[in-house]
Amino acid sequence: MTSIDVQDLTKEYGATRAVDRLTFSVAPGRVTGFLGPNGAGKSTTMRLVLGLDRPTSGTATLGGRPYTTFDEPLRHVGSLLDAQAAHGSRTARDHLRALAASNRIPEPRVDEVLEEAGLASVARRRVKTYSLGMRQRLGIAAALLGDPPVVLLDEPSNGLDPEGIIWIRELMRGLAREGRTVLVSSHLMNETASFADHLVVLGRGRLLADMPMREFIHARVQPRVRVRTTDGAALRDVLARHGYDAVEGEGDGDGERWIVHHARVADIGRLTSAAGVPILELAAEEGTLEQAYLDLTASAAEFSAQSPSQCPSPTQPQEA
Ligand SMILES: Nc1ncnc2c1ncn2[C@@H]1O[C@H](COP(=O)(O)OP(=O)(O)OP(=O)(O)O)[C@@H](O)[C@H]1O
Repeated sequence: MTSIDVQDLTKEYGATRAVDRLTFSVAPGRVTGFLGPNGAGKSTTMRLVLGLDRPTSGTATLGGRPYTTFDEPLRHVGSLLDAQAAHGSRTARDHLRALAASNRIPEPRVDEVLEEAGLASVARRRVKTYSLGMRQRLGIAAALLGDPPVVLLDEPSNGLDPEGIIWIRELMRGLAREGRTVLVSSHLMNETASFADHLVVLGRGRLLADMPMREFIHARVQPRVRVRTTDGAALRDVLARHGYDAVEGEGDGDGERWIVHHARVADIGRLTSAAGVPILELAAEEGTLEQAYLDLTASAAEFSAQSPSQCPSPTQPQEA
């Protein structure tokens, strides 16, 4: 089992500190979503892990080894950083055959990954004739070529059609189920929520969060309960008596819609039933990853205006 370990990693480009004393590990057997605003340092971190750039200080290793020590790196780690990386005048198949040859990967594997990426029927076309989505699929095929235990994907669904987005999600889930280590950056929160088990969040090159996705959401977004009733006044009274804050929502159709903050369905159901309040609908409104992420990045932006000594610990979730 191979983990990615980033230890006290710093990268400066002139006066810009793209990655700032970053420490985290990416564990096998789960998909880790890599999040952060534009310029947060995600791509730079991935480039440092892949030996494409040298750190100013600190280390990034795969199973304890720096990437540059692997003779046949594609057998150890597959990556998609830039879908434009393939040579346009080559066919997709030739592109993969060249990669396979330089990493001593058996040639039949080329056709396997072309098939898996849905490119078998266009494999003999030149890459310059490919659409963005097709190039993205080719990049993913290249990442899978060496059957690596570690996969790093930077915005993998970029340019993919809806079917492609489902395919990449299932692929990543499958790789994690097989015990591989999967690190995936994305700006699409709904999509990240559909595949990630764990999150690493960066802001201005620093670690803002490193925790299971469910925990991240629950720490930052309070649960709410949606209620539809024919007697809003009775609902509000009984809830107010028990310390709940019920707010009238948008109404359409039968009954009045209410939102109860900081509440759980079972508690609200018990109270309204005991008080005889007529209920047409009662449902939990779970917090979304998007809400939790925006809450974190907004508070991180506030803290970054203060001196570091005034900042709460960046890895501790703040109360929403
Ligand atoms: N080669 C480079 N030369 C100079 N500055 C760079 C270079 N690469 C990245 N940077 C700077 O480092 C910072 C982090 O950039 P990076 O691309 O790692 O962020 P990111 O989180 O991947 O952003 P995005 O979500 O926009 O892809 C930015 O301020 C960027 O301008």
